[in-house]
Amino acid sequence: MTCRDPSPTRLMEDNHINTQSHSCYTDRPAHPGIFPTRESGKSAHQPGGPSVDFPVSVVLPAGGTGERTGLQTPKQFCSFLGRPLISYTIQAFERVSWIQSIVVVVAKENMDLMTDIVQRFQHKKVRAVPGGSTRHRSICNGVRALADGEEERPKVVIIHDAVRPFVDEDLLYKIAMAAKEQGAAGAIRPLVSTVIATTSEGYLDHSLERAKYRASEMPQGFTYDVIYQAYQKCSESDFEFGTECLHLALQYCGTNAKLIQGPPTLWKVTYKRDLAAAESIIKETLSRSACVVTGGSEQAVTLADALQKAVGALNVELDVIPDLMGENAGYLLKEWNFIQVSVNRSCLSEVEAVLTDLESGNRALLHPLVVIWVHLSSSDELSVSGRGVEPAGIMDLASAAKLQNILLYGIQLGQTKDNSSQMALFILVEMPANTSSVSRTFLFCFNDNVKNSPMNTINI
Ligand SMILES: Nc1ccn([C@@H]2O[C@H](COP(=O)(O)OP(=O)(O)OP(=O)(O)O)[C@@H](O)[C@H]2O)c(=O)n1
Ligand SMILES: O=C(CO)[C@H](O)[C@H](O)COP(=O)(O)O
Repeated sequence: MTCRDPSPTRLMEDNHINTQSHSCYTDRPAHPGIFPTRESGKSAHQPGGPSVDFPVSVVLPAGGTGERTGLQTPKQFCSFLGRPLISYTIQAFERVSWIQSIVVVVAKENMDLMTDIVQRFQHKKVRAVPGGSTRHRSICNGVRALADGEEERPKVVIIHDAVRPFVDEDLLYKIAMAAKEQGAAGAIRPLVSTVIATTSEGYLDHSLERAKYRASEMPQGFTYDVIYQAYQKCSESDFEFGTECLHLALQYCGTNAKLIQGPPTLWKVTYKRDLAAAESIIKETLSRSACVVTGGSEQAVTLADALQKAVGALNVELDVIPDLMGENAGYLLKEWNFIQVSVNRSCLSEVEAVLTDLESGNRALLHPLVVIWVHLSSSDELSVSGRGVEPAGIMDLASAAKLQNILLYGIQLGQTKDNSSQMALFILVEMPANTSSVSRTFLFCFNDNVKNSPMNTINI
């Protein structure tokens, strides 16, 4: 993470949260069970399934100073892997096809910075407007700006704190549909602590029955008319001290919001430690899939099959393709990790071609990409130089790729003479200097005949 302050301590591995899995939607407290929870295993919005046939726009309040982090840089502008937090949040909305536009509300002094972020990270649906002195004032500015935009006035407005970067399409879909139906809808989470009321002298007055209450989170959705009217009618005190848009809809429009339980990853980055948590989730997400390019050779396909079996037990997806030509070129856009398996002597040209494609597509603009070149060499090849292909070539390539934010690693696997089916790891060429900024795990499954060691995990 990059801010004008020392980095927070990295979180322990077991604090990592799986942003894809929704198995935690229904964690405690469940009693007394009056709150709806997510139906297990069912996705409301399957790709190709029901879509949204009314205009939906988004307001992302990002006009705060992030006082509670204790950092100089407002948290929404702190960078992870070279990209500010706000850009991750924007991307989460931008990739949802049925969202027509996004208004980001920022403090006047940060308008230029925001414009620069929109350009640098090629955000397409975004417009920045100036914020207000409180969160409600900022949101209100955003809602009003939606009426002045060039696009169709939205039927539904989704409001989401810019500092909650992990929101998925499934939940957005449910919020949008419920908001259209009901006038307002919001995400909730079970409380982790009991809420108590204190006396003015600092003693316990009473405590609330935790199971009856929920934490109100974001996103929240409203029909445009409801949220617009709520802000038209609310008091100065609401603007100054209020923290809940759903409350304004209820108080000023008589709209009872539909409540929908969301995943734990909806939490708001509030303290410095939350920035560390966000960073580790971002990094973990990058590691969960890879594409193996086999070149079509029998040996490479065998290796890829073994890899695929091995990753089956892990939460990793592995696509195996012969090349990146034609329709397979789409993998260049989809994946962040490539394993290029080569068997012939002039194999560097294959990995060079992958690098050229990735570079020309500006693919490593947002995150570093990892490319692992695996050279399967024969015993003949090894016997000539003793080491197989000269490492200098791959090191030169890796140095050039590093400048483009692509981390290239080289691994050479050779068949030993005493056991023709056994493979051994010979060299690991070039560890790029900024390796520590990305933590990715790749699993290499060597031939099953390798004694006592059918699998080896390489942590990068
Ligand atoms: N005048 C404000 C204050 C807050 N926000 C935004 O509202 C969201 C949630 O608010 P919060 O977590 O309280 O952010 P800050 O106000 O920046 O944090 P702090 O209270 O610690 O200063 C953030 O995206 C924040 O940028 C805003 O748009 N305008
Ligand atoms: O959860 C929320 C609304 O339900 C808001 O994110 C929360 O109220 C913002 O409050 P604060 O600005 O004090 O962090």
